[in-house]
Amino acid sequence: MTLSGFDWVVALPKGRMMADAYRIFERAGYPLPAAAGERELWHAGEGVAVLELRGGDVPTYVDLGIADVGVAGRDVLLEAGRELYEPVDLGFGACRLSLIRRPGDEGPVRRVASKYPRFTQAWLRSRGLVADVVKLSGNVELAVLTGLADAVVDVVQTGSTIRAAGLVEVEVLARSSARLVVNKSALKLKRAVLRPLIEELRRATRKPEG
Ligand SMILES: Nc1ncnc2c1ncn2[C@@H]1O[C@H](COP(=O)(O)OP(=O)(O)OP(=O)(O)O)[C@@H](O)[C@H]1O
Ligand SMILES: O=P(O)(O)OC[C@H]1O[C@H](OP(=O)(O)OP(=O)(O)O)[C@H](O)[C@@H]1O
Repeated sequence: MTLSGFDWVVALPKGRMMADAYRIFERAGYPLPAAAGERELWHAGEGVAVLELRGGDVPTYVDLGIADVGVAGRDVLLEAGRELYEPVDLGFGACRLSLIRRPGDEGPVRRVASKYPRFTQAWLRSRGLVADVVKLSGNVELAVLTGLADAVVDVVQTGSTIRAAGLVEVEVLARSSARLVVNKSALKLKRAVLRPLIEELRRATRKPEG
């Protein structure tokens, strides 16, 4: 495959944010080609190529310049720690990264499990706390329930997962929503394409007055 023939390349997360991402580009006047088959990894439209990725891989593709722009949750961007231009809050995918414990557990945190180990480590450091951070890949609430860790840092949206597990949200560490991210050199080299795109996405996400 070659991407050099396209005016711009966009990296989209293929999970829960995918449908909203397509919708916002469409509303901005940039309808993206949809996948023809379920296992299609990328697809081409007029002047644009769409890469379908795991959410956590979007910052990597944009930072390394394979994609010019991408859509990623702020939670993912905080974890990735890459230098990306983040010009538009797209307004969907709202959630928070929170510290979760057993009810009544108030002693010092000694071991924290998370899908967000870098973010968790940075937060601990910013508080002057020292604890082991264990990276897990999913269902992290189980880590507290089984005693693997005495706290977890995880995404909370409705709160039903932690409620069902009998756990409590002790503190909100960061708030997240979907962001447009842009490769900094692409912004200069493809200015004529990317500036209007950013402007239209801003307009499309702006809340109506009143
Ligand atoms: N309840 C939730 N659980 C997980 N992520 C959520 C939730 N609510 C909003 N989000 C946002 O959605 C993003 C995940 O969207 P994505 O489209 O990548 O889904 P995914 O494919 O399920 O994720 P992954 O690639 O990690 O499996 C998160 O990074 C977060 O910003
Ligand atoms: O507050 P809530 O609305 O319950 O949402 C939060 C839960 O949703 C996500 O899990 P998901 O079901 O996506 O599975 P995952 O652990 O594989 O990400 C996340 O990791 C939380 O466990």
